[in-house]
Amino acid sequence: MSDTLPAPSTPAAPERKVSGVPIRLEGVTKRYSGQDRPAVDSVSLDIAAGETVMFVGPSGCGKTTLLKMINRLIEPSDGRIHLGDEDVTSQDPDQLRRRIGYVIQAGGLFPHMTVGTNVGMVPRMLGWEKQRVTERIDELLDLVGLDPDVYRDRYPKELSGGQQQRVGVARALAADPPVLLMDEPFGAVDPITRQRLQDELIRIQLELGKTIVFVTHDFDEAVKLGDKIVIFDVGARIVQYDTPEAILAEPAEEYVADFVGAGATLKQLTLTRVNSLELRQVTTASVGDDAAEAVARARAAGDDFVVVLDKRGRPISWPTLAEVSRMSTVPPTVDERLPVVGLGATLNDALDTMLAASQGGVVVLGRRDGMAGVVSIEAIMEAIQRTRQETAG
Ligand SMILES: Nc1ncnc2c1ncn2[C@@H]1O[C@H](COP(=O)(O)OP(=O)(O)OP(=O)(O)O)[C@@H](O)[C@H]1O
Repeated sequence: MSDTLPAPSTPAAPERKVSGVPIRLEGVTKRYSGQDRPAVDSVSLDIAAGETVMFVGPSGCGKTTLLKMINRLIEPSDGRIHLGDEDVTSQDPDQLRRRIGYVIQAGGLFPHMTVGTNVGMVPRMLGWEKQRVTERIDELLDLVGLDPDVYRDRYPKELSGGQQQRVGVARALAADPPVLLMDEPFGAVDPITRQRLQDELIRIQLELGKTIVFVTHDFDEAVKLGDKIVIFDVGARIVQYDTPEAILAEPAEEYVADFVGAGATLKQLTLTRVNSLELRQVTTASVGDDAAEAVARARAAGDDFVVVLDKRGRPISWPTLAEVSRMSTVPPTVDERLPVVGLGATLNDALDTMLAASQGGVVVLGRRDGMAGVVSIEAIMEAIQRTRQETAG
């Protein structure tokens, strides 16, 4: 169909791995019985392989209905849906859903099954060998930042909300589907956990390059996570489909400008990520290292604290040199309030995290939660100044 809204081109996208497939919607419509107007009225949309596309719009505009038609949890009344080269509109929905991961709020885990059983469900249904399922469970828990030995045999109620959500993502990825649908997945967790989960998703997506369609109520979340954003109005009418940068710079209609909000200039900060700043490299020490030696190294480097790494290389605390000097070896104490963000975190996220922890800096996590460096509040303030000058000029 020639009037399908094409996927806008991404400006100078860095080379990324792509394991997803394109999604093409043609005239997709849903009429619920007893309603005068269709909930989704002839939507045509192209989503490029490996991109994250965010659906935003007012409550009741049809976002969830449209999302659920992609994996046919809701049957379209009209229109066609293609995954890659394949028209899947009349494919068996059960078959289809094995190729499309689905993540909902609070993870949607089965409470009577362990974490491992939840994650391994689809591979088992697909008839994978037991050994392969077991290996896949551990690989995925590791991918979403949960130690398999600690979490594999727990039940969902023994996990925090954020951990349940991570398991939900692991489960959706289990059979390596090319497409991931996410319906307000991070809506039920506190702001700091939400930010961590967003960072994790950015990291995972850089590694995997799935095609992700993500419904959210939070425009900042859309700006942060989306390669593209679709702004819908009633009946899932597409008002604008573009990159976050383009939508912020040039809202298509007054309606979009209202939706984006008055703080559009400030929202540009949501577009600036921690990985665009120069991270400070600080002295690290491993649990059990000689404390005096760690202190000497830190002094020589001009640091007044040491970042302590656990046996997997993940930061667990950042004691001052005075604190370390009182010990003989570097202690295994985990500082629950250690402010950490991922490389994909925005400057807003980093500031929020510092404020929540009453600290003047954050530890930045890189691949598999290892340390990438430290960002201070001063570095963020400088970046904010620069952004403001650029936006004003
Ligand atoms: N099962 C159903 N039967 C009848 N009408 C429905 C059904 N599900 C949704 N609707 C209606 O279809 C419209 C779109 O609903 P949908 O849940 O897709 O919107 P949404 O944009 O996802 O909303 P929200 O942001 O509040 O989740 C709404 O008017 C809703 O009342």
